[in-house]
Amino acid sequence: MTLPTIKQVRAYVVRGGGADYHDQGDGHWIDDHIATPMAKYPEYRQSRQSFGINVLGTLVVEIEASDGTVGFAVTTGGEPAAYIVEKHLARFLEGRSPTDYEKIWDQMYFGTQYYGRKGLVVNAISGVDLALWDLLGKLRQEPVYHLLGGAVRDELSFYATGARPDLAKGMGFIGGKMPLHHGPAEGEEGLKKNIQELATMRERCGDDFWLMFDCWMALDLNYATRLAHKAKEYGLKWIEEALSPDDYWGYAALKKAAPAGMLVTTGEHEATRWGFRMLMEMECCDIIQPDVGWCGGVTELLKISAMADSRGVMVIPHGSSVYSYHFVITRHNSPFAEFLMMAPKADQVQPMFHPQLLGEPVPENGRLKATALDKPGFGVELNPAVTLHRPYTH
Ligand SMILES: C[C@H](O)[C@H](O)CC(=O)C(=O)O
Ligand SMILES: [Mg+2]
Repeated sequence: MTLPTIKQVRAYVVRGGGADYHDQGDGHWIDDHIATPMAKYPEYRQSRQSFGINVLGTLVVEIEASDGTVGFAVTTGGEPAAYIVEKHLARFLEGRSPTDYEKIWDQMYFGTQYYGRKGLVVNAISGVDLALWDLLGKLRQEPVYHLLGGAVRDELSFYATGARPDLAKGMGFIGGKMPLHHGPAEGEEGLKKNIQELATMRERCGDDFWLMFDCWMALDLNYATRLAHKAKEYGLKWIEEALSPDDYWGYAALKKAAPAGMLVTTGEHEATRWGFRMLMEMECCDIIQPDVGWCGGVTELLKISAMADSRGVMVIPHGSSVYSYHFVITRHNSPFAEFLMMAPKADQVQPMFHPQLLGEPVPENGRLKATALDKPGFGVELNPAVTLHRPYTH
């Protein structure tokens, strides 16, 4: 069957939440004194927005086929990523068949390798790749998860990330991942406060509910090891992204030093098969957490996931909304998914990429049926109420 070819690739920028989920208003739990690598500077300790965590905004990629069908995707990347998509990546798609995603990915990656490889450029590549899969699904009138091999279970189950695991438990989630609030610069007092927060949540949630700490790259090996051992008493299930993503040696040491039974997780700021190969070959962690919109898109995630499967490593994508759901439902080594609680007080379920997508599915009672994904492509539309800005053309 011959599909229409790709006519045009367009890149837009949107502000306010959505795929740049750190771009929230005042008083949101996600910007309330969370430990970061910048917290050693007192002036950047209280708010992540103060050092620019939301500086990029959302990148929207649209790919229009010659029959007028449009696939799209959102990721973090904003204006600089829009430039890369319009001025550099578009050439590898226009006039081609959307079925050629392997060759297109290869050309996008190696065509930008001299200034790319990770970070913003791979976010841009991921956005294009996801828009391509959305287009392919729409042209074939199939959900992306069918194109990835079909569901291996009937439903997804979710843990929640947010400041209120106790409320998440009441909403049916299988666990709650809390932001760590105090880093090494806040000394022993901060460490005690971290453990006290965990103890309080353990008390409220009972023994069987999963509790995890998200450390957002803020710690050093010594602090992370001490935190893990003190948290053992309160049944911490995993310690996430404790160190810099570049410190593969530190992660390998942390995995060895962590208490028996506590998992070490990382990878949300890692990219491509080569980055994840390093994490796995160096035995840095028990779970890898690629963000589908940052790691290279679905085309690359399939390779990362196959590598992880062969090593008995779980793949639990970071955030990623529908891009994660369509992937996780198809993989045996992705037994559950993350749901980021984007309500400002983490007290209700709100679509993860709100307000940018229409039809974005959300868990009910901590679960989502595979059939909820049964729409062409990723099954969502761009919300026409959000203002798109196209800063560059080609
Ligand atoms: C809560 C974390 O600091 C971050 O905002 C989100 C994250 O790392 C995760 O969902 O994982
Ligand atoms: Mg995280």
